[in-house]
Formats: sequence, structure tokens, C-alpha cells
Amino acid sequence: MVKIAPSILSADFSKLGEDIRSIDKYGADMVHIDVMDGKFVPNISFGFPIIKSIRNLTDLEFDVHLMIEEPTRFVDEFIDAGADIITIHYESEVHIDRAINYIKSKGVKVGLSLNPGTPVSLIENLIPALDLVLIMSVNPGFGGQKFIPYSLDKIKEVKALAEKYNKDEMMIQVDGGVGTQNIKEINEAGANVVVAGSAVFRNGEIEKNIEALRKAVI
Ligand SMILES: O=C(CO)[C@H](O)[C@H](O)COP(=O)(O)O
Ligand SMILES: [Co+2]
Repeated sequence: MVKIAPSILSADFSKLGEDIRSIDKYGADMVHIDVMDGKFVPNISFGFPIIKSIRNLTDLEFDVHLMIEEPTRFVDEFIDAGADIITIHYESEVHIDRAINYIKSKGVKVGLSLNPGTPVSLIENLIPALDLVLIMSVNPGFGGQKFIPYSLDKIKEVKALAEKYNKDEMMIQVDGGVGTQNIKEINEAGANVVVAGSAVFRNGEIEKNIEALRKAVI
């Protein structure tokens, strides 16, 4: 079983509420929310008011992917806006273990994301503390990019670490360039949650697209 986390970065913002209700109705497992600050990544997306405004439209978990510098500064605000899972980048904080512990102390789930160029070996010590590891399979900042093939090896490395530390429940999430053409091998490599933006929202055919992703994993 693989969970599907649609990235609303690829939703139609002129009818965002409707798109959120659709992904819920058509079987998404969580809502992936990409926050970008124009510094950690070369793009700006959206912030607290947008997240707050969609919070009461669904009971799905809000999986907030922070592509911002020093995200610890804003953890309280993201929780207040409705985040259930907060994922920060290894590369975005100098004192990453302190940042992880701070998020955990607030009672939400904590995820750690790695850019494509960051090796998995760097986070081994942190695995016991994590609820989620996010392998970026594109350089973060934009939807609709091509999946980087060596991400599959990184997923296998994370899976091996999860086994080593008896973290059966840990989410192993993959983000970027996921579609019907590769979801099966991503799942077989060890990912149990896939983020999909363009593959879910393409042509506004949310029901058909989610169904195609589910079929492609079987
Ligand atoms: O974090 C992200 C970009 O930095 C997005 O979650 C990701 O790109 C999803 O888009 P797609 O599935 O179209 O690649
Ligand atoms: Co993302």
C-alpha cells in the first residue's frame, strides 16, 4: 500500500477549495502543502492565511513541506494554521536536531527532507526521532519537473535505516516527478507515501488521475 499526498502547488488556485474537496472525495491520504520563501528555493508559493482558509474543508492530515530558511522561526504559526506534519529541510537549519526536537515538543509529527544532492548517511543519527523522511526526487522549488533516477537508491537507503532502527511506522515519502510511469518502482524501493502534484491535478481530472496512480501501483 502506498499513500498518495497530492501537492496543492499544482491545484487551480482560482478554485482551491473545490480542488481540496475533490482530492478528499477521490481518496487522497493527506494534503501536501508546499511553502516556499524565495530564498531557500527560487520560488514563492503561499503562507499561513491560505493554509488556514482551507483547514476546515477536509479532515485529511495537512502535510506541510517547508522550503524556507530557518523554519523553526515559524513552527508555531504553521501549527496554528493547521499543520499536522511539519517537514523541514536538513539543509535549512544549522542546528537541525534542535529544530526537530522543537517541532516534536509541540505535539505534531516531524519530517526531515533531503535535497537531491544531500546524502542519506548524514541523517542516520536523526532517524530515531523522525516520523517522516522526505526524499526530494527533484531540486525543490517547482512542480512538473522530471524524477531524478538516483533517488531510488536513496529511498532504499532510508528503508534500510528504518529497518535498522525498528521504525516500522516511519513514513518514507518521495516528492517530485512522481507519476503513473514510476510510482510502482518508487513504492517497491521502499516509499510508503508519494507526493504528486501535476500527476494529480493534470487537466483538472482529479478523480481519473488518482485512480490511474492507484492502478499503476498494483
Ligand atoms: O515540493 C515540491 C516542489 O519543490 C512539490 O511537492 C513537487 O514538485 C510536486 O510536484 P510534481 O509532482 O509536479 O513534481
Ligand atoms: Co513538496
